[in-house]
Amino acid sequence: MMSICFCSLISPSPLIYDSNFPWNLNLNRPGDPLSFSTHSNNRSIVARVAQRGYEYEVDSVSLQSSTIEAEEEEEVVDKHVNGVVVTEPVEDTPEPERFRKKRDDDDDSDDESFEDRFKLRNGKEVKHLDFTGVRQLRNLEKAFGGDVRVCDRTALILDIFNQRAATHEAALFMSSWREGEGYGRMGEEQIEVDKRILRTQIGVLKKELESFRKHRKQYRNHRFSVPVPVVSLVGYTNAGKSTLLNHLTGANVLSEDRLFATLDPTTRRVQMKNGSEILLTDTVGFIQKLPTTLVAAFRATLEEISESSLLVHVADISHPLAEQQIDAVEKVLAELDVSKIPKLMVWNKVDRVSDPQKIKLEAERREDVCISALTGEGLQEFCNAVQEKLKDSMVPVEALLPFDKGKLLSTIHQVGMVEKTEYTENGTFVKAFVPLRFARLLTPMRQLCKS
Ligand SMILES: Nc1nc2c(ncn2[C@@H]2O[C@H](COP(=O)(O)OP(=O)(O)OP(=O)(O)O)[C@@H](O)[C@H]2O)c(=O)[nH]1
Ligand SMILES: [Mg+2]
Repeated sequence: MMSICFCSLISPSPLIYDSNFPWNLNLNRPGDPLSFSTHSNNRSIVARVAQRGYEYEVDSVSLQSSTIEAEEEEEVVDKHVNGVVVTEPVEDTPEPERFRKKRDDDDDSDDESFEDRFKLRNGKEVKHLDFTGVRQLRNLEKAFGGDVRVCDRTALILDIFNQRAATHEAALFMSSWREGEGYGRMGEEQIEVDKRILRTQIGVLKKELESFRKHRKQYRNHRFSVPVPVVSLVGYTNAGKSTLLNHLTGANVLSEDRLFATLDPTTRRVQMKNGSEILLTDTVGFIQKLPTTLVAAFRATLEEISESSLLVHVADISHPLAEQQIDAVEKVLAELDVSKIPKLMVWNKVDRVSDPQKIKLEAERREDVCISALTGEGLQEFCNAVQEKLKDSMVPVEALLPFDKGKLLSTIHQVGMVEKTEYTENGTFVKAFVPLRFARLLTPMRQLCKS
C-alpha cells in the first residue's frame, strides 16, 4: 500500500514565535494570510502553503512516485520557498503498535531508517529524513536546525480550518487550539503534550457540537414540513461547489482557490425554470484520508448529505488528478452509506480543459454533465439533469383538488413537477411527480383520481 504523508514546513516567523504554540498559525490576526494551493503532475502532488508573503512547500499526497517534475523543482528553488518534503512510497505502512514500540525504545534506530525513506529538498540542499511518527516529526525539526515547524497532516488541516472557521460552530471546533497558547514548546515531548491537549479539548468540544447538531436537526425537521427536495453538492475540495451554488443562487458563499474554503453546510433556495424549487446545499470539500479527529467537524456536512433527495458530485475535470479525486469522494460516499440516494455526476471547469469537445463527448457517453460554474456554460443542462434525476426519486400522482385547496396546489408546484392541470366542475385535476412524503398528504384526494 502507498503511504500518504503530510508534512508542513513552517519557517521561523514572528507570527509563530509570537503565539509560541505550534498548532496556532495565525489567530487574532487581521486578514487571512494563510492560503493553500496544490500543484501536481500525475505522479505526485506538492502543496504550497503561503503565508504573509512567505511560501512554504508542503508535500501532501504521494501517489505513484515521489519525483517532482522539472518545472516544479524550479519552483522549489524559488527564493520564497523554504523547502519541500517528498514522500517516498513506503511499502508497509507502519502499524500503530510499531510506532508505540519505537517510541518506547530509547535507541536511535529511528534516525537511521529516517534517512532512507524521505528526501527533503531545501533549496539545493538535499537531506534524507523520515517523519512517520511523532519522534520523527521532531527529528525533522531538528534537521532543519530547530527553526522550522513540522506538523503532521491533521495539524496542517487544522491550521487551514482555523483560517476558514467562519461560523460559530466551526469556530467552536477550532477554538480548542487557541487555548493551548500558554504551553509553549519546551522540548522533545511537546508534540506529545500538544496531542494530549487536543484530545482533551476535542472531548469538550464534541459535547458543544452535539447541541449544535440537535439544533440543526430541529431546523431540518421544520424544513421537511414543506418537502422541497434537498440537493447536496459534494466533491473534492476546490472542485467548484461554492462557485456553482453562487452562480445558481446569487448567494455570496466564499469561493476561493484554496482548500476548505467552505466549512459549514450552506443551503439556498433555487427556483427552477418550470417554477419548482429545490434547496441546494453546499458542503465542505472532501479530501483523501480525512484524519479521524476531524470527522466531528465534518459531521454537519455528513448529516446534510444523508438526508438529501439527490447528491450532485462536482468534480474539477481540468485537474490532472481528477480521476483520483473522484475516486476519493466516491470512497467517502460509500463509507457514508448513501448509496440509495440518486447521484448526478458533474464535470466542472470545462472552460479550463485543453480539448473541451472531447471531454463533453466523453461526459455525454457516461451520462454525466459538463459545466463551467465560472462562465455559466452548461448550467441549463445541469438544471434539466437535476430535475430529471429528482423526478426519478418522486412518485407520479393524479389528484382532484377541491377549489378550497388552492394552497395545496401551489405547494405541488413548489415541491414537485407538474405535468398537467385541468379545471373541472369538482375541482382542479393535477397530474404531477411529487416527493413520496408529500404524496401521502394527497392520499384522500388521490382516491378521486381519474383512472
Ligand atoms: N476556470 C474555472 N474555475 C472555476 C470554476 N469553478 C470554480 N472555479 C474556481 O475554482 C476555485 C475553487 O472554487 P470553490 O467554488 O471555492 O470550490 P469548492 O468546491 O467550494 O471548494 P471547498 O469549499 O474547498 O470544498 C475558485 O478559484 C473558483 O473561482 C470553473 O468552472 N472554471
Ligand atoms: Mg466551497
